[in-house]
Amino acid sequence: MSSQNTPPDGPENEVSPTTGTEPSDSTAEANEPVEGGLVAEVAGMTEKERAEHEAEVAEVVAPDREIAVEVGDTLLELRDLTMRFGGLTALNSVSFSIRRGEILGLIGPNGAGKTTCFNAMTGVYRPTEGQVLLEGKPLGKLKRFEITRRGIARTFQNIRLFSEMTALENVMVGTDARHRTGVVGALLRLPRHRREEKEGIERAMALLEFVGIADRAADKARNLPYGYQRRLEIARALATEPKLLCLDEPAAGFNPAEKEELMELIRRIRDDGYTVLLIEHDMKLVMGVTDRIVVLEFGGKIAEGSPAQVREDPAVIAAYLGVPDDDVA
Ligand SMILES: Nc1ncnc2c1ncn2[C@@H]1O[C@H](COP(=O)(O)OP(=O)(O)OP(=O)(O)O)[C@@H](O)[C@H]1O
Repeated sequence: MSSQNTPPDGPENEVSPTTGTEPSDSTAEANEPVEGGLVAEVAGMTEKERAEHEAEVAEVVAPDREIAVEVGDTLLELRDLTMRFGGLTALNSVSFSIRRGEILGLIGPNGAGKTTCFNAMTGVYRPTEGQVLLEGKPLGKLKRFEITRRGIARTFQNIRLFSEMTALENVMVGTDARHRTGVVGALLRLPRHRREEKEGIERAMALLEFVGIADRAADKARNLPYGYQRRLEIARALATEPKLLCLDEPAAGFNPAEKEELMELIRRIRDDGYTVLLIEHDMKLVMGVTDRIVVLEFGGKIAEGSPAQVREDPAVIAAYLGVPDDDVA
């Protein structure tokens, strides 16, 4: 195997998958009260106050993201992307586009090449052939943290969190990716660093509230229930202010009620102005939440279209023939 084809980083919880940075020492003790300007006592609010509060949270969650393309224009393009591992062709000249403001589903039977697509887009693998373009510019040989800075964030099939850090700190790792103060500025605690730090805490708290887990902000990630950990991963990815959010099987291990809540969250993320690429095995969820779907089989694209078109496509039906309903992506 060449160095280009190395698998994702080894031990989890060591290097931030979103920023590529080393985890810093945990400074806040678990269960210590956390201060965040936006996290108010929602319970005692009137309906009007609550609506205002939610609008304020949404504004912090989705700041001005300097996206060069208009809603509906191509945000990301995969052009003839091929990925080979030795003799195995995991992706074979795959091309498709993601439009700004849409939720695009990427589905296909096990081993079809979905995660390889994510890995090739986010710099984990370097494509053997072909290109990935973000806002028309090739990602080329950019490293993972550089791709994060350019605006692609992702979550992983197997949750990757800094388990000894609090939920808030995990999200702040994501916000750190956007900071402009250098190490010297941080060490000297220059005003800009202090301002960024304060903004980082406020934004991280708003994100935790947005994904519905602000009540556990001070808990260590490892002590959070599974569903909370999945939501925390999403909050951390959003903290990098991505133009494109890639979710790799976010509903894995969820019960039907949790899947419903996740669908609602994904819609809210899109409504906040993000673009979402979703790999998911649960067909009901994929059909219910996506605007368009791309279908892979054996590393090649076999269909693309609206959920209704894809559901009726003979090639897709053939690819899934005999696969139980719950296990079809
Ligand atoms: N690092 C690697 N080295 C060798 N082969 C790999 C590597 N990564 C993926 N593959 C192979 O590439 C093919 C596509 O795998 P990939 O994980 O992208 O499929 P997938 O559609 O995401 O599947 P699943 O739904 O099971 O997660 C598989 O045959 C897999 O074994």
